[in-house]
Amino acid sequence: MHYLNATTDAEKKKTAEEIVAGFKEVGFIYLDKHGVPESTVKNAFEKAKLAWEDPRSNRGYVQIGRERVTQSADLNEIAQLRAKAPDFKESMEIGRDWDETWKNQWPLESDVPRFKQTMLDFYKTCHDLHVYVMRAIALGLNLEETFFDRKIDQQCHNLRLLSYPPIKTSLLRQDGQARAGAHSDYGTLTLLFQDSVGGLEVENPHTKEYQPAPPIPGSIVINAGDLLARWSNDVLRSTLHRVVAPPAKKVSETEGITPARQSIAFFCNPNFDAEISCLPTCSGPDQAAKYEPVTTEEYIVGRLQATYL
Ligand SMILES: O=C(O)CCC(=O)C(=O)O
Ligand SMILES: [Fe+2]
Repeated sequence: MHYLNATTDAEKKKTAEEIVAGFKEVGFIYLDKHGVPESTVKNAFEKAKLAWEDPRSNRGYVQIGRERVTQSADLNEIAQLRAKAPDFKESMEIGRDWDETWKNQWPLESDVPRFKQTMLDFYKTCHDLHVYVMRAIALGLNLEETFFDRKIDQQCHNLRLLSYPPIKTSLLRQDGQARAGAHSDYGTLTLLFQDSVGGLEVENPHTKEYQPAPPIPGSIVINAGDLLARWSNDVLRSTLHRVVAPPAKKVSETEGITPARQSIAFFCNPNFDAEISCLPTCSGPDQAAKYEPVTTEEYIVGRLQATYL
């Protein structure tokens, strides 16, 4: 995908159309030539690792067993699922640092030096990439390239550092168990950075079979979330995905242990007060708008309440 360094309008439009085709057909794309230096990603992973290794630094933290991502909106069902098959993972959440209501909980600088600055820089890098990809989506949907700009400029995103501890593979392969259960994401786009362990699987929307989405060095996995699907009248897909045991390697097979895995998910959202109503090019005489307008805040708060009860 060459959107960022396209030199002609025709090249830009072609890439924009490829990106949109990916979100229409699968809901997931691999983006390369994205302009995010490899050293930036590597550095964010290293700082996250230091924080995971330092028990004092676990602030803003969701412990193993607290969350079970699911599509269910039934509160009893979610509680039962969480008791029976919690996700085998832990996470740290970072929001926009100037938010007065939702304050970030930073580890002490002396505990994890440069953690805070690294994550703030990474947050901005991801925000900028979100703007570019949304511009490509606008072009690919025959909207003005800057259609989304003013609706996504307040950085209402969530940077989530994920750590999946080593786990007995036999446990992970039991029915219904996973590092992260099948779910779709809530917002516009998720930028997903993963280490080399693997295990991410994406549901093929046509066959309903899960297919591995292995890490490809230098590429970022990007998936559309439910709010973007809604915004686009389901022209773009928000696809189910999960994290399970990666394909067995010899060493993990003999030891029976699936190694630790680290990933970083950047969940992008429109501005909280943006009104999400059917995009002008996504409805027409034979394609009625399916959803009522909703603000980002109404939508996301509703989804989070269902997840954390
Ligand atoms: O860790 C991963 O690769 C995926 C995580 C994920 O899908 C999520 O946190 O929403
Ligand atoms: Fe996800």
